[in-house]
Amino acid sequence: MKVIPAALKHTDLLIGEGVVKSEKRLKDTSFFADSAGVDPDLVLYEVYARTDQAKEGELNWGLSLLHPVTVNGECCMTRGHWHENTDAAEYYWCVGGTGLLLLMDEQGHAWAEEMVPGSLHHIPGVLAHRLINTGDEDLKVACCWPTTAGHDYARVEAMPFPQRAYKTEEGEIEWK
Ligand SMILES: O=P(O)(O)OC[C@H]1O[C@](O)(CO)[C@@H](O)[C@@H]1O
Repeated sequence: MKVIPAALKHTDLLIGEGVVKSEKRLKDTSFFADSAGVDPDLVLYEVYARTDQAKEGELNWGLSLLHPVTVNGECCMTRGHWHENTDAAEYYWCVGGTGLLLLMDEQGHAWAEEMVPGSLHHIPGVLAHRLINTGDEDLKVACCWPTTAGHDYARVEAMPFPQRAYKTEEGEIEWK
């Protein structure tokens, strides 16, 4: 029997064959309500992903890591998107930290699922999705989605998520 090491590994991060890291700083975003006076170089989140298996039927795997920072009170969150292919679902698996998975249907109705270490979230292709870190440590979410899904950001810009999560000085979450 030939035994070989696994090509990918979750350590604190995701490492291994084909993994590419991308980083989102405040200056790369336009989806926070008010970023005035906040350091434009503030790192909001990082994505470590293997997305090089282009063949139909293949899967991407990633780790999104959102820092416990706020932007004038607004919780750190991903840009959020629909899939271009609305038949393509996705799984999110919270591996660390606490937060919310904000979901929105095609009519603009939104709700959130609690994310805690171990929680597993199935996202049907017809729902827009955004991660929000509501905790005091990094929110780490492993993600698996079809290579044919694509990201549709324009659709979220045309119909934004209707509510935003803010953290009060007492650490409470308020929706506005
Ligand atoms: O692209 P967004 O909406 O900022 O989300 C961050 C990442 O999370 C994923 O859903 C999984 O890593 C990617 O598709 C996406 O790049």
